Amino acid sequence: MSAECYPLAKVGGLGDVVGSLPKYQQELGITALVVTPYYDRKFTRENDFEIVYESVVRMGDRYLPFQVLKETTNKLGFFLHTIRIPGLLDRSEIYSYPDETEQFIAFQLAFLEWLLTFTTKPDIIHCHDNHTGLVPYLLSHAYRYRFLSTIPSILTIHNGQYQGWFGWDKFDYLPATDPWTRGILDWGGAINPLAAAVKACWKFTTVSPSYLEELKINSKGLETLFIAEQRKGTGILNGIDTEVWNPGTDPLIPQNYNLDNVSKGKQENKRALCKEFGFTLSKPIVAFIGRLVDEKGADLLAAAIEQILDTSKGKVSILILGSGDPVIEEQLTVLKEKYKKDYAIFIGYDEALSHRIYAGADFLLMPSRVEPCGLNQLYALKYGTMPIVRSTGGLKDSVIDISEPEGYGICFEDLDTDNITESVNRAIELYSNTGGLRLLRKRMMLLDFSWNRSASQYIDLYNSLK
Ligand SMILES: Nc1ncnc2c1ncn2[C@@H]1O[C@H](COP(=O)(O)OP(=O)(O)O[C@H]2O[C@H](CO)[C@@H](O)[C@H](O)[C@H]2O)[C@@H](O)[C@H]1O
Repeated sequence: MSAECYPLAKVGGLGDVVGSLPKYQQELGITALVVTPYYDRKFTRENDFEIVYESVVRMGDRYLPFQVLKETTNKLGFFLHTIRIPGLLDRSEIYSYPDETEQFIAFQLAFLEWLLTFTTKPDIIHCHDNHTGLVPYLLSHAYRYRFLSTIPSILTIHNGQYQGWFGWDKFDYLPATDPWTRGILDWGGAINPLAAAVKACWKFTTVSPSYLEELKINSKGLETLFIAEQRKGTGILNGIDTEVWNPGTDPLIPQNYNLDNVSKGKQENKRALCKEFGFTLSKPIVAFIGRLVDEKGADLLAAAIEQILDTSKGKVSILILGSGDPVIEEQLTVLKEKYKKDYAIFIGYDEALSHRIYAGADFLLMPSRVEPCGLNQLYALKYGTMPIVRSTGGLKDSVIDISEPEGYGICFEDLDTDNITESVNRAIELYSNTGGLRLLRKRMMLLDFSWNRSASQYIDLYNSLK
């Protein structure tokens, strides 16, 4: 269960993972059903869905008719189901509606109603992030779902910063539960779906081993919970979908390439990118792709870019693709006036452009404050684009600095503008060593961060609960 699943609905990495992990799990022999809310988006409009179940679900004093719609061709490599509730789960955006709490509660309740009708119960229910976090609690403690209480539930935490809090005034939306269990829902006086899931699930995972440790130190108030529940946790590094993210076959990039022709291939993609953004081909391109929020270190980008472009004296081009905090968007947009030739920004979400950047840029900057796993650095590596990362969470687990014998990235520890600038300067210096960079690109492309590595770890976890 998840709020996002690529290509139906993606805001960030959650969509990528839920749109690819099940496909690789199916290849390993398990049957994977994905359930998301229904969205009025391109994918739902352009593909056929059939109604496999319809009923009415009660949420407080509201009775909500719902349908479960299944994508008919199974072309994604797994069985995609969406839950449609007219007026609540049939909108175009994924998050940020004022009644988001009601939307995700209704999604979870409708899912459980549907589950009650299964003749064969699933072996595992795998929940992703806070939007599905009430399910482990309701499975174990709601009278109505007692018949389902033996189904093991797993929670995967993609981002512990978002917890889905809402007030106890909405408690009546939930079906009746044992009164003594209500404390499971609470954290700091509010109903906290992420905390409830950590407490009620059978096992939880984080999307990298380092992030599992970091949650005990920095998790927006849940630190003591993660310490108390640590025995239930496992860190499994995300994989990438190499059928989608593969420079050899990617239909979204101007020139396909592989290990044998990486230099020429990247050069052609870079040429196209330079043309698109008015950059000079001979200079290295350092790119940033992602949500423009503090968590990604985006609040420091404007100051760092000024420092880099003022001190490097025309030796580098910087390209930003992202959207998010309006203040950060504004800070980054105004820089365009000052650095016309060496700086460009696209505010918005553009999947195809992200592919062109992974292929055409030389370096990908990720100055994250918090990074549970990070997929961008894994995509960059696959495309022979060197990541420049702050060593935290999954970035620490997946990128080794070039000063190490087996290194293939540029890493820094403390997050400040000086360290970002210094790291970009290291990149500029490396770029002038053409032979060295060519070898490192091959080393990056040979790394295996595919789901072949990680999907089986989830299956081992499932098996441990049987
Ligand atoms: N403007 C834009 N246009 C086009 N594409 C864009 C874009 N902004 C972001 N993307 C894409 O969105 C994805 C971002 O993935 P990440 O894993 O880096 O971050 P996110 O913080 O969303 O995910 C959370 O969940 C994932 C999955 O577990 C964790 O890896 C991560 O650390 C955690 O914060 C990538 O596919 C990237 O290319």
